[in-house]
Amino acid sequence: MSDPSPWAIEAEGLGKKYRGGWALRDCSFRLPAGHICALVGPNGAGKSTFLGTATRLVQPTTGTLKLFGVPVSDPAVLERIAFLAQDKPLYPRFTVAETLRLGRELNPRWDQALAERIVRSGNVPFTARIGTLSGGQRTRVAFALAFGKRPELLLLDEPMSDLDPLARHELSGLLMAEAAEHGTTVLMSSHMLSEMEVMCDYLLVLAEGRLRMAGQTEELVPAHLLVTGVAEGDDGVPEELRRRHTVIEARITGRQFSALIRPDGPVSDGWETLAPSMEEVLLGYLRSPDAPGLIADEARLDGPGEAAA
Ligand SMILES: Nc1ncnc2c1ncn2[C@@H]1O[C@H](COP(=O)(O)OP(=O)(O)OP(=O)(O)O)[C@@H](O)[C@H]1O
Repeated sequence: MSDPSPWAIEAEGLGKKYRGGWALRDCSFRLPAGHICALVGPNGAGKSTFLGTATRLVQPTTGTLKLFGVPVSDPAVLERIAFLAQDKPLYPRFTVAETLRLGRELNPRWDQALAERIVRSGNVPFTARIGTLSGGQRTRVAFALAFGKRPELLLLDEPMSDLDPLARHELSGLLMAEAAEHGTTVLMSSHMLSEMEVMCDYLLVLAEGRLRMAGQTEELVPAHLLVTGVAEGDDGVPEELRRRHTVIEARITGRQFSALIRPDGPVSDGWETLAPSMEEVLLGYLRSPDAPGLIADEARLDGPGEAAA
């Protein structure tokens, strides 16, 4: 268990083609261990497909994927990961207690106390059958199974979508505390951008199957500015702005333009600038799938630290 690889995930040229076309295409990045990473993208962007390749449910058409330096094709990898699928598949005829017992018997590092705590704090009866639980209660049991496994990498596909706000708050707090205490790497797909902003310190953005952004939020978000000013030129966006900087998204309202840019130097005094939130940056990229992507050096396969990997 003393794998020296500092990278929880390394994807190289990863792609998946279905009859309808590419769900994931030429996806190359690495995720350093110990981060809580948001996997963001519009519907159909390829998020579940990527998570499927990491859990061996989806066989890639191209490329390779390693978890902690071990090819995902090696069954030994399965012990180190837990996956909470979007539809939270559980046996409906099992009781909650039987479900946790299954978790205990299947997983050598099982933490029964933690799994029970998660179930108990939602007042879910241990004697209830899974099939009789509400959607949110089932999600809580699925969380208990995933956490109880004490994985090194926790993969979550839209985990919070059917939880009420209190349960979301509680389980996201638990997720952050567990990750901090045990150094667990978390990769979580979600459409809830403001929640991701609070929880995540790493970002992967997919659009139309391609990787658009990857890196630490504290590096990616400050690389952007919101700029507003008087509209000019053919489409309202000043020529100088386009020439000097990378414009991700621009909008015209009356005689004003507002733009999300990646500045390539000082921005003209004639315009107002504001630091965007993570949500504003993500929305800009999600609305502009053709804008130039941004992969931080650290997230590149040939980035710094490669010699140590
Ligand atoms: N088993 C499959 N067979 C054929 N096409 C598929 C299959 N699974 C996914 N796709 C297609 O691949 C693309 C990516 O789907 P995927 O489920 O990975 O997107 P997603 O980002 O998870 O979307 P959402 O946010 O809606 O869950 C979509 O166009 C989808 O229709």
